[in-house]
Amino acid sequence: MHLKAFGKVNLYLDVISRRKDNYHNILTLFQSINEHDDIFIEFSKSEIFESEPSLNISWDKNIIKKSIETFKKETGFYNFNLKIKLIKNLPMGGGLGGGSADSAAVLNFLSKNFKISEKELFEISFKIGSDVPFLLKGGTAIGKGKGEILEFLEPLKLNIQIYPMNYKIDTKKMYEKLDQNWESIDHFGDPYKLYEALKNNDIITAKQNAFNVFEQVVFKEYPKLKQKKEDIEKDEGIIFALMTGSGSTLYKVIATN
Ligand SMILES: C[C@@](CO)(OP(=O)(O)O)[C@H](O)COP(=O)(O)OP(=O)(O)OC[C@H]1O[C@@H](n2ccc(N)nc2=O)[C@H](O)[C@@H]1O
Ligand SMILES: Nc1ncnc2c1ncn2[C@@H]1O[C@H](COP(=O)(O)OP(=O)(O)O)[C@@H](O)[C@H]1O
Repeated sequence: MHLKAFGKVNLYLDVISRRKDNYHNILTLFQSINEHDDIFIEFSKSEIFESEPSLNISWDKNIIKKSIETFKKETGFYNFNLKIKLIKNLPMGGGLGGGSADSAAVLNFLSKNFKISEKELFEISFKIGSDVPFLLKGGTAIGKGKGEILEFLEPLKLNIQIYPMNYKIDTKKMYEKLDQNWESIDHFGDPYKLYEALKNNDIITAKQNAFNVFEQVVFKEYPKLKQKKEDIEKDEGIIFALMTGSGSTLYKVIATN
């Protein structure tokens, strides 16, 4: 079975507050993108995993393995093994939810095979990662909480071009940097206004509301990213350019008509 694990960008991303569980409450506008990993998966006598290219992480550290083990533990369906071949196209640590997309694709495969309800699968997903609940379904959604409170909207049809920047950025570290600089962090824009503006091709309002709070800490550490974003913003027919997630991938939204 060939699964496509679609990535995501954050058209809007703000961090609202730090939680007692050391996660953060976010406000985001998630948007699926066409770029995806390819996963070839089948049940087999023993557990086999290979990836192209190599991920340089051990199998037990792979989010796919974590997803399989969590699925087994939460559902009680232990008695199976999977043979998986991952073709990794989404840049790792790139802010495109690449690992989370792989997790969501495998969870969807397992839930169909073991007839697990959508609700139960959702509960499993956010034990694995904050982006996984959205990526189970994909499309366009407002995300709150850790990313598990989702308000799915009519999917936006956007022309998005991504610019992988090949800096692998640690998400946890960037959240910590936000905490350390909290007093000086600006928050602006509105994901609901941004959604309406993109739906109505209102370019001015879209530009005013596109926002990613992580740019204020990531661009300090990686000034080349700031420079590249400013270069992209000069492109013809652009609505806006932004970094996605905790970085490092940049993207632009291009006007379609
Ligand atoms: C920043 C965002 C924006 O969509 O995406 P990416 O840049 O990773 O794609 C997400 O919040 C990342 O979600 P995800 O990549 O699944 O992070 P997780 O594995 O759940 O958590 C990694 C670490 O990030 C921090 N974390 C994550 C999510 C969140 N709402 N608050 C946090 O503080 C925690 O320190 C956690 O240990
Ligand atoms: N299947 C996987 N694909 C990508 N990264 C993975 C995977 N399994 C574990 N990881 C680890 O998770 C980290 C974050 O992965 P990824 O989801 O690609 O980042 P981001 O959330 O920034 O898009 C990677 O740097 C890697 O160390």
